[in-house]
This record gives sequence, C-alpha cells and structure tokens, in this order.
Amino acid sequence: MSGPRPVVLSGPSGAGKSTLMKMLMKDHEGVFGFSVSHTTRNPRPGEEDGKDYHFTTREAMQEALERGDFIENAEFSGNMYGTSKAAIEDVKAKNLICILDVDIQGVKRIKETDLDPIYISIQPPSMEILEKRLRDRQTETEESLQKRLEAARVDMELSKEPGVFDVVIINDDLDRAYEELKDILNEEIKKVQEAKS
Ligand SMILES: Nc1ncnc2c1ncn2[C@@H]1O[C@H](COP(=O)(O)OP(=O)(O)OP(=O)(O)O)[C@@H](O)[C@H]1O
Ligand SMILES: Nc1nc2c(ncn2[C@@H]2O[C@H](COP(=O)(O)O)[C@@H](O)[C@H]2O)c(=O)[nH]1
Repeated sequence: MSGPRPVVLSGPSGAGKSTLMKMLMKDHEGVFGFSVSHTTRNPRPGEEDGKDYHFTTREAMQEALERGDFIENAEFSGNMYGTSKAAIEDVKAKNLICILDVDIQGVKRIKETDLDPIYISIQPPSMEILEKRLRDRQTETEESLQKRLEAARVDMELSKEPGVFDVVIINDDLDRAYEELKDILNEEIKKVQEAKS
C-alpha cells in the first residue's frame, strides 16, 4: 500500500485510545484520517453515525461480511465490530495517515493483510485504574463493564508478547503518553506535512 503508513491503536477498552487519538487529530489538522468502523452496538450520547462509527445491525453487518466488504471484524463485549475496505480507502484517497482503533482480535487479523501499519498498544497503568476510568466514563452497564474488564485481562497479557506491537504506551499521565505517541509518529507526520507544503 503506497502513501503514509497507517497506524493501529489498540489496547483495552477504557485505556485512553480515543482520548489520545482525538488529541492527535486536533493538533495535526489535515494529517490524520480516522478509519470509521462499523459496529452493532448502540451509539453513546454525543456519538455521530458516520463519524465515530457506522452504526448498523447484526443482519446488515453479516451480509456485508459475506460480500467481503471488511478487512477484519471481531465480536467484542456482545457486539460486532469491523473495519471495511471502504473506510481505509476513504482515508488513503486523501493521502492522510489512516488511524484504526481496533481490539486485539483486529490486530491479529490485520497482520494477515498487506496494510503494514505501525502497531501501537495503549495500556492502562493497572486493572484498578482501568476499572475506575470505565466506571467514571458512565457508558457501560455492569454486564458490559465486566465483559470489557475480562477482555482487558487477555489484552494486557497478549500485549506483552514480543512482536505483537511495535510500541506499548502506558497511559498513566495523559500528557506524557501523548508526547510518547507523537514521538513515535513524528516521521510519518513530517512526511504528510512535507508532501502538502
Ligand atoms: N491518562 C488518563 N488519566 C485519566 N483519565 C484518562 C486518561 N486517559 C483517558 N482517560 C479517561 O478514561 C476514559 C476512557 O478513555 P477512552 O474513552 O479514550 O478509552 P478508549 O481506550 O478509547 O476506550 P474504548 O475502547 O472503550 O473506546 C475517558 O473518560 C477518558 O477521559
Ligand atoms: N476488531 C475491531 N475492534 C474494534 C473496531 N472498532 C472498535 N473496536 C474495538 O472495540 C472495542 C470497544 O469499542 P467501544 O467503542 O464500544 O468502546 C475497543 O477495544 C475498540 O478498539 C473494529 O473495527 N474492529
């Protein structure tokens, strides 16, 4: 795939991926493009269809999967999620750095494609802090929260395996984690900025 290298942000739900990604996109206008995933979960307050996710039904998603519309998909916390080929192509067509926010199953599936992204894992400082962040976010039912914490335990173990991620960032202090993320992406950011000037 030509153009800037895509970036995969992964890590447990509540680790801070969206927070860091939004900071990155706000500070670097016209550099990054978000790969808008499909999901069967309900929108949270403030989330916009087509911007945060393409909100869809299980039936429609299943049909799209059968058509081969997705580069990867996963079942997470009782809902379907997936990255469509079109989501990646939309960003690629604008010559922007494509950011994908996917779970660990997505990471494994993307490794089987020719996307060749930079793999970054965002990890919380501890399970206790992760649970607090998820509870404070007030987006989950108790059942969904427990499923997310269970998935987080698996994610935290897998992220320690050598070769899965290029970099693991511990999101303890937000500003420090953001600086670390920017440093890793600096070379790709410069490439896009130089191509525009
Ligand atoms: N370093 C930090 N210190 C304290 N709170 C944080 C920090 N980073 C993120 N948060 C808060 O933690 C909560 C979870 O963050 P966020 O929604 O970005 O996580 P996420 O990894 O994108 O989760 P999901 O995968 O479920 O979308 C948010 O309320 C956010 O404001
Ligand atoms: N494999 C994929 N995982 C995805 C995708 N889009 C989001 N996600 C991951 O799902 C969980 C939960 O997200 P939430 O928005 O419901 O909190 C989180 O870990 C995301 O990274 C996708 O297209 N494919």
